Amino acid sequence: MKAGIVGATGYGGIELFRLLTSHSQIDTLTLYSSSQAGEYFEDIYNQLHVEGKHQLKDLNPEAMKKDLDVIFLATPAGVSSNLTPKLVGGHAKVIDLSGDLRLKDPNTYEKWYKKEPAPESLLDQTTYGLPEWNKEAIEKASVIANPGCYPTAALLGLGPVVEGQLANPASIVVDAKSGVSGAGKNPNPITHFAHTQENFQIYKVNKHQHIPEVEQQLKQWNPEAKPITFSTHLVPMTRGIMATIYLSLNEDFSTQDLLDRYTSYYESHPFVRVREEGEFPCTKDVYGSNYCDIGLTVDERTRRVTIVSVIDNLMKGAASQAVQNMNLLFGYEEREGLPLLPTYP
Ligand SMILES: NC(=O)C1=CN([C@@H]2O[C@H](COP(=O)(O)OP(=O)(O)OC[C@H]3O[C@@H](n4cnc5c(N)ncnc54)[C@H](OP(=O)(O)O)[C@@H]3O)[C@@H](O)[C@H]2O)C=CC1
Ligand SMILES: CC(=O)N[C@@H](CCC(=O)OP(=O)(O)O)C(=O)O
Repeated sequence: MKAGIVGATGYGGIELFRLLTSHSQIDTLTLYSSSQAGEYFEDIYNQLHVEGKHQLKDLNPEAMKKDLDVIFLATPAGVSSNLTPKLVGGHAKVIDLSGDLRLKDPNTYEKWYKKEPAPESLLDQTTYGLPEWNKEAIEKASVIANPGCYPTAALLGLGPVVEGQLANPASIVVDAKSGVSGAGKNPNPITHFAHTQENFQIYKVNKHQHIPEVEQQLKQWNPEAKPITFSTHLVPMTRGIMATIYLSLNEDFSTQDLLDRYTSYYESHPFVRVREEGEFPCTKDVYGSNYCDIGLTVDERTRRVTIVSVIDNLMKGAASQAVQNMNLLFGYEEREGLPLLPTYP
């Protein structure tokens, strides 16, 4: 199979390169760059040189949609909304890692991303690629919107309790923290080492672009879903997201009752691991892997549940989830090409 990566020189693109070069079904990998075409990927990232070299190509949508089987877009917001319309309607399937195609309502996109939305017809034909909840639609799709990093952690943690209508929809609070690679490869004053190291900061308070993405999926699960409180923090580490979720339950469930529901739902989903009572995951448990690890407990005094969900933002939050989606799109084994063990320590 022939795959292409647009934005290959960015953090998400590099992880895609790492995964796709060892994927048994990929014969040819073409890398595209808007700023470094002509250069060799392995000359920029010497540590990624195995055999042969990949020359970065200029984008040529007409040829790409004809010659490639799958195209990954690992580009900043605002690129895919323009580019994807030129890539669809041919042979290639498209998997977009940016936020451009995730929100079904173009006005919502414009409001939260402050950018021109993608054409509505494209949004209509795009499938939200959260494999644990949308597998059948993904298998039939031609354009996939890969979920955002925070939404992946939050939604996998919320799914069983919201879809099961067990939570008071107005009570949901998501308190999320991310490593700095979530902000991409270009540093800015907020992500600069001197500012981030030994620091802990909240950002985009009540304005984060992932809020409508989470709410859109919650509404799918429960039409009574309400706006959520969703806070994001930058942690002085390279990778990892921890979403700590608080909500009130409608009924008296014990921790074990809820864990049984989570375990039973995720039993057939190899990349979600639910901890036993009293155990909570940390970000190193999933480092470099496609896992989402979940732990939870019910506070019998407050009747609130605390759910902890961790992922690697560049993996399950971006590149490896995109490869999981590719596996489903093309009928490969869901785990093909994905590391089955995290990197530790
Ligand atoms: N980092 C993360 O943890 C996550 C990121 N995402 C999303 O995935 C996408 C990629 O993120 P990430 O890899 O971190 O970002 P980076 O900033 O690290 O890389 C983005 C790449 O996109 C390319 N690019 C920039 N402008 C353009 C353009 N106008 N046209 C085509 N290509 C362009 C650049 O490569 P070149 O100059 O070579 O073209 C750049 O290397 C973003 O939309 C991000 O929000 C989603 C989930 C998690
Ligand atoms: C740490 C950090 O800055 N993370 C980024 C994640 C951006 C991202 O993944 O954006 P889209 O999913 O919308 O493309 C942020 O919070 O904006």
